Amino acid sequence: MTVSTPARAPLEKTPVTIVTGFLGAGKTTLIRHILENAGGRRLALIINEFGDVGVDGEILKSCGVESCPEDNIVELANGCLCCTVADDFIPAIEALLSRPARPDHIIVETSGLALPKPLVKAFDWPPIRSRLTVDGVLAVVDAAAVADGRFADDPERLAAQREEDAAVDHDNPLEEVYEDQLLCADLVILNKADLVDADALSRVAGDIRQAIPRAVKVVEAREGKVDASVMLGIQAAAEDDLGQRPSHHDAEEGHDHDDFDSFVVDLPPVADPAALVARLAEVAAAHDVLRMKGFVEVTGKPMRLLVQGVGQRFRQQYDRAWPQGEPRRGRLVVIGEKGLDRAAIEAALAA
Ligand SMILES: Nc1nc2c(ncn2[C@@H]2O[C@H](COP(=O)(O)OP(=O)(O)OP(=O)(O)O)[C@@H](O)[C@H]2O)c(=O)[nH]1
Repeated sequence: MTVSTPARAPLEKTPVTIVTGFLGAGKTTLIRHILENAGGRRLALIINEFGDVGVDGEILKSCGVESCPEDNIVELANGCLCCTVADDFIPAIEALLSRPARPDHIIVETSGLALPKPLVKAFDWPPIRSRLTVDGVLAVVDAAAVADGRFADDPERLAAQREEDAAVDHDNPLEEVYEDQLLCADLVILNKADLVDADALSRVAGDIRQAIPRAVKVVEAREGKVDASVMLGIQAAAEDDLGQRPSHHDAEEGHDHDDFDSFVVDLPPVADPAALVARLAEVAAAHDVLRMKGFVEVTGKPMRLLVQGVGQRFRQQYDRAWPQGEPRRGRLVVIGEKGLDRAAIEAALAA
């Protein structure tokens, strides 16, 4: 798959693609696909991740593709991009623009809990809009999670909560983040099509189209494999039509991530990775964990094991040798809704 690179005049604005999508939807997988099919474009990446283990940056740096050398990958681990736009994001993008070899296209991976709109707004600031434009906002959706009702209110759970407290607040924080991401999108990538049947897929696609008040294309994908020429070069100039991109947080100055908890668990070396993953899946089910990811040391193996969990669905692979001179340290980021029982999860994983 090749994409032709249009010649660019020196003063032309640099296009930026914002990749949004809930925790574990497949953003990093999709960006990796773009890097491998960049069609001669010189790319730069800004990656913002929740939790400080830096898994996404490691995965993308290990691609080693010519289109995006490691130096062009900037990781912003501090908090959520939507809340640190001025402090972190603007300086990072300024630094990329001042490189001797200016990137042809910049891709921003937001964290799975970030709202994209505050980020798009930053591109409307005069010093930024004169040099950059938001080529498009791509929203990656986990088709299986939506089909399972992950983002809809669970009526039974709500009724049980109401029985305990009649005044219970029924806002669903997952639904809010998911909807905000869809409402800001120029293109929706309905990923993980392999995990659902055709009926469920078309139902989810229909619901997404209904949820967005503009005509937005929805494309199905497996492993983020969408033609790069569909994802890059949309020319949406999203900063010019913020009014068309409603958000649950339009009335607020900022927003916080109090609805979610995240922490890092240290893991001792394991002898049996399959048993570990089975235990992780049990813990994820018992505590309704949204996302787990990190690196694990397997006894006797020179390579580290990359473990990724989205809900109770896990994947693991040896990704590369532990960096020389650094301690081998098994660490997993655990993310869930507020109230996650850290002590119980740590105890279960230490058992
Ligand atoms: N079955 C299936 N799994 C997928 C697909 N795309 C990605 N995955 C897996 O889903 C998990 C999460 O993928 P990522 O690309 O890391 O998702 P992400 O959106 O970057 O995750 P966060 O940055 O943590 O929010 C990984 O284990 C991927 O291998 C797909 O199309 N089908």
